[in-house]
Amino acid sequence: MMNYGSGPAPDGAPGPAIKAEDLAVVRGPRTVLKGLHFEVPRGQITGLLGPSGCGKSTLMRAVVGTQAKVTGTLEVLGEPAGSAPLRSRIGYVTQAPSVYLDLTVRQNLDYFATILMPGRGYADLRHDYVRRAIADVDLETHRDALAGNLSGGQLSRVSLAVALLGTPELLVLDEPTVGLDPVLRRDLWQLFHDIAGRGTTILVSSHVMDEAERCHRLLLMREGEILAGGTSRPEAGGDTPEALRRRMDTETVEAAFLRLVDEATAHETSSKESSR
Ligand SMILES: Nc1ncnc2c1ncn2[C@@H]1O[C@H](COP(=O)(O)OP(=O)(O)OP(=O)(O)O)[C@@H](O)[C@H]1O
Repeated sequence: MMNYGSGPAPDGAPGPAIKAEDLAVVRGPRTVLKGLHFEVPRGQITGLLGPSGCGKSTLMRAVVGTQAKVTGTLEVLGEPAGSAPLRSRIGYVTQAPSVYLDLTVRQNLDYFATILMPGRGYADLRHDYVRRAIADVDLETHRDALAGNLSGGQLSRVSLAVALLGTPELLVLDEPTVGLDPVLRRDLWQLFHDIAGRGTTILVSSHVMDEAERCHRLLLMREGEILAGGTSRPEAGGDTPEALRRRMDTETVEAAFLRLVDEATAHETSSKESSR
């Protein structure tokens, strides 16, 4: 592992987009994230995968700075997570579409663009950002449609367009394809690849393991811990889908994940027995 933070490396190359060391989060009575170590490289799509309740949303909220009771070190784009300069550099799409159903697509984007860049002096820039974001998500023909009349997939794309306003360096997408049909899922993933192709870093969560194959890098989670792709256990190895499959000697990432779960369960059982 390289030994620098997410600021520039000694050779001038940018460090990782996200770097976590001993990252922990307590929610209510539970420790939801248990001392995670990982890095997210810039300009790639990193998939955060794991079953429902394993802590994916909590991790994403920590990255965007909306999660309370975070301990450890978490650097995002070279700054401490949650710091003010990061606000305009990160786009975040939550699980529930965060758009106003009684506004049109364009009115929604105009509204969020005004929050991002208030003032008459920015009117032209806002106009450009809104036009480009609508084009990015391929909703030009629906720009005057009420959000409430859109399909689920179109609504997801409006949320994504809001996150794309201002051309963020990091996009954090919490289960953006949940509930979508296979064609829409494929189209959205194509869009993520187009966006990453322009240099944007994407951290995207899913509990659907076949989506892992569409990511450049993987962080596999279970019960608040990272099973693969983290930096604390380099022997846990390959964080590309291919390397993970090869290391676990499985056909699919899903089978690799299940094997890792079995190994972790066996390890926990033997630790408990030896401590008795
Ligand atoms: N306010 C809270 N108090 C206590 N526990 C909480 C609270 N909010 C969430 N949790 C617990 O934290 C754990 C992680 O939740 P989180 O939403 O991060 O999981 P997730 O992997 O994103 O799940 P999903 O895929 O279903 O969205 C869950 O077990 C959840 O029950």
